[in-house]
Amino acid sequence: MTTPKAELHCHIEGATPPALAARLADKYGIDLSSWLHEGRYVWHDFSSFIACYAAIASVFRSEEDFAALAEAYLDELAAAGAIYSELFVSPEQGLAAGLSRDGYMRAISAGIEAARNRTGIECRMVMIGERHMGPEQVEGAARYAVSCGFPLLTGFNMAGDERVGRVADYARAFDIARDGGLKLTIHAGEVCGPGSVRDALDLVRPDRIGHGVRAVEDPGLVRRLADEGVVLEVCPGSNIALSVYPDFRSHPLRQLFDAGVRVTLNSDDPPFFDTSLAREYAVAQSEMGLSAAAIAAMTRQAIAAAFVDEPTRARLYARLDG
Ligand SMILES: Nc1ncnc2[nH]cnc12
Ligand SMILES: [Zn+2]
Repeated sequence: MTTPKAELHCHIEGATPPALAARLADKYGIDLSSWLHEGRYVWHDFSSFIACYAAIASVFRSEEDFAALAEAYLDELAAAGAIYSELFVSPEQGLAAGLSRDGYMRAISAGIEAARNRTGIECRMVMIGERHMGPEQVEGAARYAVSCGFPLLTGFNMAGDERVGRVADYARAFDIARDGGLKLTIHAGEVCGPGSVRDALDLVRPDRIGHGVRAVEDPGLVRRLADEGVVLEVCPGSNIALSVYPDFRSHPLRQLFDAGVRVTLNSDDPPFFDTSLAREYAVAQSEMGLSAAAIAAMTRQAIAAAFVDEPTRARLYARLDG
């Protein structure tokens, strides 16, 4: 039997297989030659990754395209043993495609339902505001998130370029989301250091942090994360591909786990980083020195931190234990 898995951090457009991007580009007459070459995405640093990501996300043009993407990704996860997934969604991509935000959300919801009906995988959506688009856009995303009424949308997140602006500039967006009943997570401590994680904790008061790994540079902050029970959505393969760390052996996942920080395993944007959730699980054991029991504890942690209601969480635990 495959090891049960759960994922809290995957950007749905970032899960686009290169072959699908090529097929849609061909169908819609989009030139992707700067971003896709011989079946691989082309980028060389964080800024060009963000640009490549945007170019690939732009090949989706219909509700059917978005629905098929979500369904295919969740089918793949379920086949790898995943029982739960949180997908980061960006309704701005719907607008860019000439659809509405609602059309985009309807499409991803339909993909999720189809995958759940076939495989049993449970999934929730977390809405993304892109930091480099500025506070007004991120607040707009939060306002839409709290008013759109899609039942599978349970969280709000800020991704994008962590080097842009100050966390304080975005605190209002998170207040809007929290007041509207959404759970919160925020990308921090990925490209920027411990100060970014501290700002996120102090100014956003999130339920979880996306990445957060660079907190390891400040032992006092690591203690705080452990003491406060902050959950980190760790994405080792992404960190290595983006040169945050040179290799899996230098990655701080094990150090954070051993320090008592609540860590989970995630793939972020799998084909961009030559990874998959299954690979992250395999490498954590084979190259990062984590035991099968430690990895099982991370899966349990992901269920504990999932943005679901309590009956759903109980059902997920039952599947883990079953
Ligand atoms: N790893 C990442 N960091 C920030 N923003 C992102 N958007 C997609 N992937 C991202
Ligand atoms: Zn991410």
